[in-house]
Amino acid sequence: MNVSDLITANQSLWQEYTQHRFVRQLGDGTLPDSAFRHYLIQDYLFLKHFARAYALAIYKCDSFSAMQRPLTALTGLLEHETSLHVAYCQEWGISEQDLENIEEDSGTVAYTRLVLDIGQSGSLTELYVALAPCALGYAEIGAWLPKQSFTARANNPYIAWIDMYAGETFQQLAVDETRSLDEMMKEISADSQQGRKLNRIFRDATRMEIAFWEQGLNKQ
Ligand SMILES: Cc1ncc(C[n+]2csc(CCO)c2C)c(N)n1
Repeated sequence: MNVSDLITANQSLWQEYTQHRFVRQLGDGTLPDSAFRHYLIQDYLFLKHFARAYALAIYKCDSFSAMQRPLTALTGLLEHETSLHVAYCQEWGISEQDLENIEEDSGTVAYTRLVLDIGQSGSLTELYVALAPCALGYAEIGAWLPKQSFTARANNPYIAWIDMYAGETFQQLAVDETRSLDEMMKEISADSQQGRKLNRIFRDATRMEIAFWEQGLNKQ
């Protein structure tokens, strides 16, 4: 099986995630300020737990060469994404101090702890599948939004966010992630016990991404 099988098997949920109302409102610029702020603040905590999940992936590797991939993702997250996120939050009037005093919302707890639990109790492949909807979904959103007629560039406060995920660096990251996950899953049949488990994990993580958008919208 491969990444494309996972997406196809969960097509309607996948579309609900990548074409969510939150995403469309980022595109046309009508997303309420309060919804985006709540999303940004919670995403800071999300990134922190994702860094822990990459650290767990390093721990689960049995060779130096396998450790390289989660290590690159972890350093990318610590050295680039987190500082970009802090700088971006500052533009929205959210200070680093504010970020350190956040109360974690239930959707953030559910998603991040689900991933960490799969990582602790499952295989390295299962952990990567739990992490996959994050990068693959955002890459799809980044590629999809600029092509939609409702997406506005002028006077859109969210254009920097869209450009970041539409950019070459991010798109390439998703291509690399797909390639390596395809390689890890190539011997697994989709209708084997292991294949069904991977599908369940991908589906659950995708549901958590939808809940993360909803969590933002519920704060307006
Ligand atoms: C809820 C939520 N889901 C996905 C991302 C996107 N994202 C977070 S880390 C990362 C790349 C891994 O190094 C990506 C694509 C997000 N920011 N928030």
